[in-house]
Amino acid sequence: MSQTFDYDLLIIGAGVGGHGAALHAVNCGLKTAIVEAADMGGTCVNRGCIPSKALLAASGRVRELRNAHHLKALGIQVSGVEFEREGIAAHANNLVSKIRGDLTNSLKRLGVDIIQGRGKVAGTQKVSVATSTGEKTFTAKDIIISSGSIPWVPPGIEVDGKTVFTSDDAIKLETLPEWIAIIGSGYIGLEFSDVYTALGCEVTMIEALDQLMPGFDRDIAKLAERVLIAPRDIETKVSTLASKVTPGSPVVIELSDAKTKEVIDVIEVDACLVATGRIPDTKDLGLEAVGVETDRRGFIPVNDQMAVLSGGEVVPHLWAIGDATGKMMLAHAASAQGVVAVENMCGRDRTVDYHSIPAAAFTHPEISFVGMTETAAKELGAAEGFEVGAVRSYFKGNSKAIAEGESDGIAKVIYRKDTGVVLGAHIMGLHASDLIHEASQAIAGRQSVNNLAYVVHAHPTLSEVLDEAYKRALTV
Ligand SMILES: Cc1cc2nc3c(=O)[nH]c(=O)nc-3n(C[C@H](O)[C@H](O)[C@H](O)COP(=O)(O)OP(=O)(O)OC[C@H]3O[C@@H](n4cnc5c(N)ncnc54)[C@H](O)[C@@H]3O)c2cc1C
Ligand SMILES: NC(=O)c1ccc[n+]([C@@H]2O[C@H](COP(=O)([O-])OP(=O)(O)OC[C@H]3O[C@@H](n4cnc5c(N)ncnc54)[C@H](O)[C@@H]3O)[C@@H](O)[C@H]2O)c1
Repeated sequence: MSQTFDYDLLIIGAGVGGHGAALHAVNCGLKTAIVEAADMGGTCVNRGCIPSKALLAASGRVRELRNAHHLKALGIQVSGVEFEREGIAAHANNLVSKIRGDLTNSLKRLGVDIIQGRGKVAGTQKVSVATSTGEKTFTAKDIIISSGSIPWVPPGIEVDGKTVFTSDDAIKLETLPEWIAIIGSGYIGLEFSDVYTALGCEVTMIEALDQLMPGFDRDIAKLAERVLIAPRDIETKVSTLASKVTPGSPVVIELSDAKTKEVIDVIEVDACLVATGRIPDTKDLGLEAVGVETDRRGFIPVNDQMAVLSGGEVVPHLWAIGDATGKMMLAHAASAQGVVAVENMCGRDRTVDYHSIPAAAFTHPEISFVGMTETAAKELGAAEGFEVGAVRSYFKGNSKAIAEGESDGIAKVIYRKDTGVVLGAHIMGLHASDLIHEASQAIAGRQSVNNLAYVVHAHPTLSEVLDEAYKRALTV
């Protein structure tokens, strides 16, 4: 006799990963429940993508309207552009409420049970939830863990949430400090430096590695430094560790040489944003009940189908997705992983094609990429015996970008010289976060520049930047 369960699928964590998995599960006819300990929507909706993009949108508008030189070139004069910090903060906050409500309603509408409380794996196909009315236990044929991540604060840095804070507090925009130090030049450091400088703050950016934006393709990072850092009120310190940060007024930051660890300077600033990466939120999930150990950094080990592994073996009926797995800490990757987990639990073999998942930093102008950097592609080429080509095209040669008065930018396409297959694409420029999807599609379909160069693009459009790059690859 087949065993009966309370649910076909129970998901721990209602962030974008859990939400994406739930929607797909309902589509597949699974009776689904989702457990959330805090706010529906998780990091992305409440403290991440959504409020940060609202701040970037409003502050970007301020930057544009205050750029008299740029506007004059378009024949426009605007005087006395004012903004209210509270108004911008309210815009972000209202957007969060709206998207959180929409997300919650979408689940309710589809009949997904929402269980408020902290969930824990209590055994095979069993979850216990600490709710406000006591502990409850549910059985489910399959369980997905999507517990997400939290900011990582390096040792020596004390956070008080007021003068020294992580992005969790920065998105509230409670103050606009005259001088703010930002520790880390990754996504968060870069996006918040865009917000703060647009709103008149002076920024000191501290990066432990020997170059800014170490995760980005070198050409893009160099251009980003020229366009997003150098002309703005940003002082940068690379190869520098923020080894000790003490909150207060002023905030005192001890800076050390990243290699020798010797103290090299002490600075006093009005505030400090700690943007030094994120760690998985995987404590107290009851993983030991099913013999699962997280890796050294706390990530849950999974295979390509998103099944949880114990000692390299699949743990039946247990899946993990999103930031908790550390595969690719992006919202759309989390929800794509959720879809893949559901497909596999329904008996259809599917894996995530990380190579074709794009990423973007929503600075002004934006940066986006998909696939490999030129360096990584060349390493692979050397190992596998193929040559790598790299072509660049420029926004300053694109009619639409010039018409917009936004011609700072570059598109770079990396491909195999033998087959023409696209390996990576990197764009910095107006609407780069939208433009990248054409390259993602090309990578997903393993397409060649030899064919892509003949696909007709509308004129005049920003998309012609990629078209131009593909065409250049033909002649190289
Ligand atoms: C400032 C900032 C900006 C960002 N901007 C972008 C962006 O523009 N684009 C992008 O793609 N990504 C962005 N990200 C990253 C994105 O937010 C994450 O990749 C995404 O939220 C991961 O989704 P998730 O479902 O894995 O986890 P989360 O969104 O972290 O959700 C996990 C949920 O699980 C809940 N939970 C944890 N443990 C339990 C438990 N035991 N029981 C019940 N519930 C539990 C948590 O309360 C949380 O709600 C940004 C992140 C930050 C911090
Ligand atoms: N637009 C987006 O998609 C977006 C936006 C924001 C955040 N995110 C996600 O959130 C995650 C976290 O972002 P993040 O910017 O915090 O991390 P990150 O990993 O992108 O960058 C952290 C940077 O901090 C530096 N660093 C670490 N410790 C330091 C120290 N003590 N002193 C000086 N520098 C130090 C690191 O070298 C690194 O360059 C990202 O991995 C990303 O997945 C995405």
